[in-house]
Amino acid sequence: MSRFPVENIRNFSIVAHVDHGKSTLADRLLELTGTIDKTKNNKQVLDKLQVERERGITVKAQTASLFHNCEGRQYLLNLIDTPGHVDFSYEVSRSLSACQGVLLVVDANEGIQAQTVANFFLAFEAQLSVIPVINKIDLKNADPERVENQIEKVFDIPSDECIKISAKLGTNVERVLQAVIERIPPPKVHRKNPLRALVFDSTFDQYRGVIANVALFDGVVSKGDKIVSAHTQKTYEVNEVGVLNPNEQPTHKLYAGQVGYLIAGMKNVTEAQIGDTLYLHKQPVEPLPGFKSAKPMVFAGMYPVDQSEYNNLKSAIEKLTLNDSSVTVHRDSSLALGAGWRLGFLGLLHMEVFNQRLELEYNASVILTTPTVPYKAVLSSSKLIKARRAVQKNMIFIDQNRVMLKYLFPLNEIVVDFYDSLKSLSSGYASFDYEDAGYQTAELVKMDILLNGNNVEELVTVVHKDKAHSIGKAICERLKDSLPRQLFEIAIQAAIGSKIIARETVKAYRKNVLAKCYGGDITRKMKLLKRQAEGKKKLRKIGNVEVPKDAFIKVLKTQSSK
Ligand SMILES: Nc1nc2c(ncn2[C@@H]2O[C@H](COP(=O)(O)OP(=O)(O)OP(=O)(O)O)[C@@H](O)[C@H]2O)c(=O)[nH]1
Repeated sequence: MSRFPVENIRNFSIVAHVDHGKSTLADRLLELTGTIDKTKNNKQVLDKLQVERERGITVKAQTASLFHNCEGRQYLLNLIDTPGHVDFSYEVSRSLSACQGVLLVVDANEGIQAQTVANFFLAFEAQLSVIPVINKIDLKNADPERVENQIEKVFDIPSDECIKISAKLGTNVERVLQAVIERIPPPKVHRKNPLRALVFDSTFDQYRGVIANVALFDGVVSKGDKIVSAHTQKTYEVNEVGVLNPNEQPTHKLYAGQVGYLIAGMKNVTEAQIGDTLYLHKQPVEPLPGFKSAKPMVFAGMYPVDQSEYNNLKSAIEKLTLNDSSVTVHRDSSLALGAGWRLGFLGLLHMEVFNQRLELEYNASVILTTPTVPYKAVLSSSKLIKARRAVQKNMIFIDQNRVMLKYLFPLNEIVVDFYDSLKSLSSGYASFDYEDAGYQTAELVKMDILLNGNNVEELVTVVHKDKAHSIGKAICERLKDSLPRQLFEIAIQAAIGSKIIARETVKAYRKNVLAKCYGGDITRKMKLLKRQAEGKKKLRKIGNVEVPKDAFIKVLKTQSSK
């Protein structure tokens, strides 16, 4: 690695709106630099997670070091591919801390979209060089000139700086590499200073423990070095350092300006904090600023399907949250579901992806409950709490295009659907943040969901009185669609106290008990049908209705859409 002086290093990230072609461009860059062989099978090579391949989206930023020869000089280009969906923008902002520039990919047909703007501002605020790349020029409806003008108008980047490419066909991709070398500055670092490395991401490997992705701001780290975590003050010995090419390739050393991975015997997942600074033993340094923690928007309870699986699930969640530190975890317990956790996610897609990763990567089977928020209830004889609606607090015009509005909102009105609705209503341009304003009294009711008269505790929700009917109805309808039919009829009811406010019925399977009666005696047929009806009545009393896990998720979505 010493062959690469700082001036021959470029650290950059690819950012874009979802599906504009980041991962495809990354594939071409890997091929062009000989990092991977050129075959027809190279599709989103950096999307390594099974969940990413199944859904065709990037959820986790990935790093790859590319070695590139240009005009007789060997360059080391560190590329970070980032997710596009708004739920994962936290991954993007973290990745940018290890970069000096970004490729801002824009679809030549769709033009600038919400995440294009959001990502541009993340890069702009971090003072990174921005190279606009107009992709998919091979599409029939592509209009690169229109997109060029948009870029000039919205981002104030001269249109002649745009590079027009087709990542799919490989057209002009070599010009992107050229621009990375010419327009992105090398990192500003000092190799002679003592080691200062930023942990900007980390993953957990079952056999090797924590693998930390590091960007070296100062100094050198070698295999065998003793290093200290600024966060925990614990000392470790470096077992392995290397670069991701795109798979791990050990090197003996990493130098300031380089980006790679480091394994140092961290076994406990809490030891590897993202944003932590690592330094050499007995050579303490000023820690790097780290990252602002992500703000979860959707909270849900998570329980093992079987309580004997509690410990396995606990360690799976710990390992996965190391991989995805934006999830918040608190212990929780439920009478019906036993011991579990209350998790906070950045959005619904994030929650589903986390759940799917637990299943795919850790073979865990979990129950996810409807999201809830904490309430303080004053119980009076009427059980009623006074209502309070969103109140506007102030409005500030930031500039000609942006306005900042402040409201006082009941938390349950914003926790699930507000962010998504706001984003879709404003085509993603509006952003939203909130802070706790304390408890307020409100007209809330506790709504129970009954299956054949039995209360399903996991579906108990606290809702506003005026919305109870529509939410109750929607939950019953969703449950009706997702509950498997049984031998007996299932009555699904939403109730407030003893008052039923909505009802649906799942019809029973009907076995044709008359199948063997050819023609013949009507009284015998009546007898058989009567016996069947009695049997079902009995079953209905003793039969337990199992609620499958995806039914919980569907109900959760019902609430969010109301
Ligand atoms: N016609 C055409 N299609 C392209 C081009 N580049 C990418 N695509 C297609 O666009 C789709 C999205 O590409 P990806 O590379 O997965 O996009 P992404 O930006 O990484 O998506 P996320 O990671 O989910 O944000 C895929 O079906 C690609 O095959 C291109 O130059 N031309």
